[in-house]
Amino acid sequence: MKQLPSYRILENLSKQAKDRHLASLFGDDTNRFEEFNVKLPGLILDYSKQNLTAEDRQSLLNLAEEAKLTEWIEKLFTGEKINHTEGRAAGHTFLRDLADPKAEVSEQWAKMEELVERVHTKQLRGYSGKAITDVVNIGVGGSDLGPLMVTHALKGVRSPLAPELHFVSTLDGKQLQRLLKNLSAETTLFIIASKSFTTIDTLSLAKTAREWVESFSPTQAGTMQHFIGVSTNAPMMQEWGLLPEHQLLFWEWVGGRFSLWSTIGLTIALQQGMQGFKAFLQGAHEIDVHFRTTPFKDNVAVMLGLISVWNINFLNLAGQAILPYDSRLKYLASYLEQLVMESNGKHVSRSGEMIDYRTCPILWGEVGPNAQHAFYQLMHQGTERVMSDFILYAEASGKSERHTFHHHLNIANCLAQSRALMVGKTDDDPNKDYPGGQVSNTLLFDKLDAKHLGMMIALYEHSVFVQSVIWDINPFDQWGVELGKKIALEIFQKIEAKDTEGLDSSTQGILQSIWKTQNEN
Ligand SMILES: O=P(O)(O)OC[C@H]1O[C@H](O)[C@H](O)[C@@H](O)[C@@H]1O
Repeated sequence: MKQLPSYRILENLSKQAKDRHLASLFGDDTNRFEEFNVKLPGLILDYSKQNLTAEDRQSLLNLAEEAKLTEWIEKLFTGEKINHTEGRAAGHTFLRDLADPKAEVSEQWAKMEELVERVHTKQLRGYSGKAITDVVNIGVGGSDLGPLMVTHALKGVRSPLAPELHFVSTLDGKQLQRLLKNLSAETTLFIIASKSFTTIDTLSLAKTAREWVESFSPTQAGTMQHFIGVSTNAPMMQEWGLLPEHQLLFWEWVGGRFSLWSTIGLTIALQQGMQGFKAFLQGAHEIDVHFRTTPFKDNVAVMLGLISVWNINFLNLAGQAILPYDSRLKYLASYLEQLVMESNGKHVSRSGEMIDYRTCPILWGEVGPNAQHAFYQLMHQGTERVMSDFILYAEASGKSERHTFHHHLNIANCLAQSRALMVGKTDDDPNKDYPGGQVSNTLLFDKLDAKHLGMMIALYEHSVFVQSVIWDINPFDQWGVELGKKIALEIFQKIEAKDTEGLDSSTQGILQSIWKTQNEN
C-alpha cells in the first residue's frame, strides 16, 4: 500500500487532520451534513462527524482507484477464487441473487422451505408423535452468530407459526444443560449447524443432545426425527445418522462468517417464514447491486470502508465501537466481531509478505443506551482515540404514546452522545474537561425489518472487503484459529491421561491446581 501515490498524499493530509479539532470542521459550514452523507432508499450514512475534508476524501477515492477496487469488486461478483489460500471463491452474493439462482442453491432452498413448512404445519413430529415446539441451533462462530443476531433482532415480527428458538454454542456444556432442563425431549428439534461438520464444540454438544433424546425415545428412528444437519459435509452428516430429508447442504464457496445467507439461516426461515428469509436476502442483494454499480463517492459500502482506512492508517485509531441505539441489535457487535476481525485480522499481504501497516480495527460494542453507562467514559475522557458507528432507526417499534416517548428519548441520547464526543467541553477543572474530537458515523435506517437488516449486514460485509483490497490482504481465510484448536486437542489428551509431561510450566501448574481442587472436593 505504501507504494501507492495517494498513500503519501494522505500521510501529509493526515498531519493537518491531527492538528485540527473535529468540531472546527463544522465551524460556519452549515452545509457539512449535505456534503458528507450518502443516501440510499431506506438509509443514510452520515459521516460528517469524521475528521475528513473534501480533499482528504478525494485522496481516499484515488487510493481506492490505485488499489484497483473496481477490478476486485468484479472478481468478487464473478466468482473468481479470490480466497487464494484455500483456492475458493467467496460466493455469498450469489445466494442473495434470487432472480438468477444457481441450480444447486435453488434445490436447497426448496428443501429448506419444505422443512420450514413441516415445522409450521406441525407435520414434523417427534418420537412420541407430538409436534415440534422448540428448536435448538447447535453451532459456533459463523454457524451461530449470524442466525442468533438476526432472529433476536426480528423476534417482534416473527411468523405466528414459528417455534421457540434457542441457540447453544459453548462447549463447556452448561448452556445446553440449563436449556435442556426447561425443554421437553418429545417436542424439541436440534439443528446441528456446522460448515465443516468437524468442529469439536458443535459435535460434542450434538452428542450430548442426542444422548438426552435417546434417554427418552424408545427407538433410534424416533430419535433421528429430532435432528437436522446443515453443512457442506454430506458424508459426515450421513455418518452421524441424519435422515436424508433432514440434511441441508451449502458449499465451500460460502465462508463461515457469510453463511447466514445459506441454509445455515434455517432458524431465520423458521422464524420469519421462507418469504421473510427471502426479504432478508433481497435487502442484501439491493446492497450488492449498489456496491457493484455505484461510483465510489456515492457508494455507502465503499465510503464506510475508506473512512475506516483513513481512521486506522492515517489517524492511527485502533478501536471501533459499534453502538446500535436499539436493543433488538443486542448481538450485532458479537456478530461484527467475527465478520470484521476474523476477516481482516491478517499480517501478510496477498503475495505472502509481512506488512508494516495497521490492518484490522479492534471492534467491540454494546447497545448504545447501556454502553453509555459502561464504557463511554473511556471515549469521552480516556487516552484512546476510537471511531464509533452509531446505528439508529427512524421508525419507532410501536405506535402508542409510550413507544413514541421512549423512541424520542432514545434518538435524543444517540444524537447527544455523537455530538458530545465530537465537540467536547472545556472546563477549568481537568476532571470535568472533555477533549472531544472523537469521530463517528451515524447509520440511520428507516426501520428494522428483514429487508433493512439484510441491507445493513451486506454493507458491513462489503466495507470489510473494501478495506481488505486497500490493505492487500485476503479477508476470506482464517488460518489464525487453527493453532489453538490443535493445542487444545493435545492438552485434552494430556488431561485424559492425567499427564503433564512436555507441557510448559504455566500449563502444568494450572492443571495441577485443578486436579488438587478436584481431589479435595
Ligand atoms: O461451521 P463450522 O465448520 O463448525 O465452523 C465454525 C467456526 O469455527 C472456526 O473455528 C472458524 O474460525 C469460524 O470461521 C467458523 O465459523
